[in-house]
Amino acid sequence: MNRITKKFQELQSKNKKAFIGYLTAGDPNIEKTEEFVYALEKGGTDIIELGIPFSDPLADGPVIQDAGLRALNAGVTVDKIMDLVKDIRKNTEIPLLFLVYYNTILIYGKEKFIRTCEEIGVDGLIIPDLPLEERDELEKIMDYDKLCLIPLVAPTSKDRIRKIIDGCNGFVYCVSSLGVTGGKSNFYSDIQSYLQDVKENSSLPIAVGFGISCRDDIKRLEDHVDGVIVGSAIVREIKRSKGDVIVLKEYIESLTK
Ligand SMILES: O=P(O)(O)OC[C@@H](O)[C@@H](O)c1c[nH]c2ccccc12
Repeated sequence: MNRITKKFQELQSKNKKAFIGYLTAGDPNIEKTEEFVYALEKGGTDIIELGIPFSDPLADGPVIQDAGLRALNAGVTVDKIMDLVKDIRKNTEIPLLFLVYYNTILIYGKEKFIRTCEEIGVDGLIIPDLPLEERDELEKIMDYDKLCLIPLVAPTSKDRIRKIIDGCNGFVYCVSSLGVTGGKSNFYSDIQSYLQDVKENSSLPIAVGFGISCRDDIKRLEDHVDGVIVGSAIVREIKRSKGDVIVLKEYIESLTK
């Protein structure tokens, strides 16, 4: 069974919610990212989302855009990120996701990208700009026991929710608010009924992300979902503390405990 599915089952049996933490791979460099992964895990993160920096990151807000630029300037490449995952897999079985733009996959080669992810132990992909038509093709070449395709739904998805989720697995990523990542907890006003709607349309666990940056935000949302996703707040904290892993671990604890 896929590590993501297994993790959600494990947490659900203990009546717990998943804490999903995002890191931009290569910010400020690849070696540091490896240390951050372990710090996130020690702090109580259940699933890690690694962002692959891309020059035209249309859904990223300023904090994650800047992190991507720092990583690109430090010379990160997809191959280096694949090597990073190989190293991480020597030390932990924590579920790992890539947040990756479709262009990156096309440039690397679709088949090669998927096979490499499966081989090295990446557990899922979130592809924010994946057109629905292209998705069928990816689904065909992905082995869902190894690699999940995580669908993204937004408050505007409405009648299309079922169609978007259909054929995906792992969990459903529910975008909490409109716009880019890193907003200031100005969640979609009718968020509860929106999340309820997604739940009713899916047999997969659901997780909510975008604009979650403190314990209060998490408390407000966690009763309605199986997991929460925090990105910009973590990336910001890493920059603020100049990459101090002990500070990072404690920061994650303040969100998870
Ligand atoms: O940064 P926030 O507001 O905490 O949201 C999570 C988000 O950063 C992460 O999941 C993410 C980074 N880049 C993305 C692009 C699209 C969707 C999601 C993402």
